[in-house]
Amino acid sequence: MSSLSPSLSPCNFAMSPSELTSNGSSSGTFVHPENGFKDPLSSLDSEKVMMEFLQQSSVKGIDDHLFEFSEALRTVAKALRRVAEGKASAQAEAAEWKRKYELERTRNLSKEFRELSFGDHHDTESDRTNNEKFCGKHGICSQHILRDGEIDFDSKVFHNKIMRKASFRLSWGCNGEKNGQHKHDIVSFERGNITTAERSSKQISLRWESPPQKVLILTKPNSISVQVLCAEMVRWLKHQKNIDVLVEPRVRNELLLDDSSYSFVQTWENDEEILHLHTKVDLVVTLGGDGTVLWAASIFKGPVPPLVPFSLGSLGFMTPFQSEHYQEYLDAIIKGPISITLRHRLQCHVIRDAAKDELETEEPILALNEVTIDRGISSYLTNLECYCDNSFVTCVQGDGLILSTTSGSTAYSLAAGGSMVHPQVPGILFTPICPHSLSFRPLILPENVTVRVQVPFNSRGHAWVSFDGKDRKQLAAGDALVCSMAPWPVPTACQVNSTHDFLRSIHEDLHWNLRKTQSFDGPKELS
Ligand SMILES: NC(=O)c1ccc[n+]([C@@H]2O[C@H](COP(=O)([O-])OP(=O)(O)OC[C@H]3O[C@@H](n4cnc5c(N)ncnc54)[C@H](O)[C@@H]3O)[C@@H](O)[C@H]2O)c1
Ligand SMILES: Nc1ncnc2c1ncn2[C@@H]1O[C@H](COP(=O)(O)OP(=O)(O)OP(=O)(O)O)[C@@H](O)[C@H]1O
Repeated sequence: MSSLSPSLSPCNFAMSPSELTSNGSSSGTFVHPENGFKDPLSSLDSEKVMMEFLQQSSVKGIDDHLFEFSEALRTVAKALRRVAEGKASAQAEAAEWKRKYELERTRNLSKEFRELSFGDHHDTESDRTNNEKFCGKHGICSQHILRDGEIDFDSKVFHNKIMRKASFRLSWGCNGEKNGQHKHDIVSFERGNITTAERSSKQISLRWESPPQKVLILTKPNSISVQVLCAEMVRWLKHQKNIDVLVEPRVRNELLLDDSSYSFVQTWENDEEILHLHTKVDLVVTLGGDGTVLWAASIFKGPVPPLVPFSLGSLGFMTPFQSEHYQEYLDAIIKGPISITLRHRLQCHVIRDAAKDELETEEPILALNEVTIDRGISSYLTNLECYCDNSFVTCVQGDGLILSTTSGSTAYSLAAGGSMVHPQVPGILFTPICPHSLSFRPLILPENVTVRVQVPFNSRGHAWVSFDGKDRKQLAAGDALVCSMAPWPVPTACQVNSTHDFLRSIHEDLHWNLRKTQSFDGPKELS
């Protein structure tokens, strides 16, 4: 139905033109065709007139919508009669009722809503296509019609009618498939209320589906104690556990130099083989300090097998296993399950002369702790323009900038004033080194961003970039470094769990917040 027929009798009712709409849209204003209505509040005949109107309506077989409308009018008429009988409160009720009716009617006139509210809507193929178009692959759409406030008036107009919050959809801003991997939080979406349910920072547990068969042992060089332990561990793994052992060529030579019976130990001959190590190795064991864990991570340019770091260094933030108990630990790890910390890495590209149209990018470099851009041997302040997802962040003028993972937050970034961050918190730390500005405080950016650091053409000197303290490269004016989170984390085995191991390391290695407790004697509060 689009409008009231001019043949209908003029009726006496109290809707001002602005209170009713004429044609099912929320924009028009209802004006009776003959403009002949009286002030209904002054008339006792209004209900009678309404009845006539309804009779005519039903004779003409108007649709649901008009029926509802006429029902509404009947209720208005009732209210008006009560007004006429001098009940002042009824006047207020009528006004409130009309307001609610107007609101409800405007909402319900949308065809889509009407279908949904009467439960006769079924997802069509085109609905589904539209949903997908809107939400994208990673979108979440409202599953529920919201029944937040059913109104129960004495008229059946509101039967099965519902007040709704506006429906909406959530979708992830993915620039291409690659970024989909950053979707960690599962967002639950019931009745229009957004809550997060599953989180990435839960303790991860690794369970073997078949027993590990090959272990790679990586050792800190130039240490007799490490060499001795390595020889012992190789024998134990082979003869007690029947596990194949792989070591670096240097280590195999050292073993064979001592004892020719170590010929069963395997190694590789060229760099090409290193690229495929992750396909052969089930477990990596490191014997050394944090530097050896960084070394192990640097060997794997892609996926990394689970890593078991034994502590043989002065500090051991990432090495929770004591070497004296290696058999006990390895026994438990080979059996599984293992608690794992997924340590994220930064993936960095150096772009030479970024202003050129054809960009020459070098091989990506992965960093487990951090990438540092500093002034190197130059005595000038660095001048680094920083962008986050193409938005200007700031210009670093000082000794340099550290872009750190949360695993690296206890290393150089901490020394430069950055916060310590639990390794499972997803993020990139943006920490200046000796900034020549009092207001330059460290930042933590979300893990999904891409950070670009550029040496401007008007820079007085060159900058230098290094990755986990190694592989130094010069950045000339116009060169840039682009950094984002790599898709291949380093899964390190926990001694207890991620949080316990992190807290242990900041207590035992850093002596964090160690202070003598105040004695009981001394000044006391008066009670
Ligand atoms: N001023 C500083 O604190 C400073 C300066 C340069 C480099 N570093 C750190 O040294 C790292 C390279 O380590 P390396 O062993 O090859 O060099 P290294 O032998 O010079 O040792 C650096 C020290 O940093 C510690 N360390 C490394 N990673 C750590 C981490 N994630 N948390 C806490 N401590 C950590 C090591 O245990 C070691 O004591 C770099 O990634 C950088 O973070 C720190
Ligand atoms: N297999 C390896 N081959 C070459 N270099 C290595 C190897 N393992 C470790 N390194 C390097 O040796 C250095 C020292 O290693 P690491 O930090 O493990 O020992 P550490 O200095 O005794 O420990 P800590 O740093 O806790 O005092 C680091 O710079 C690291 O990169």
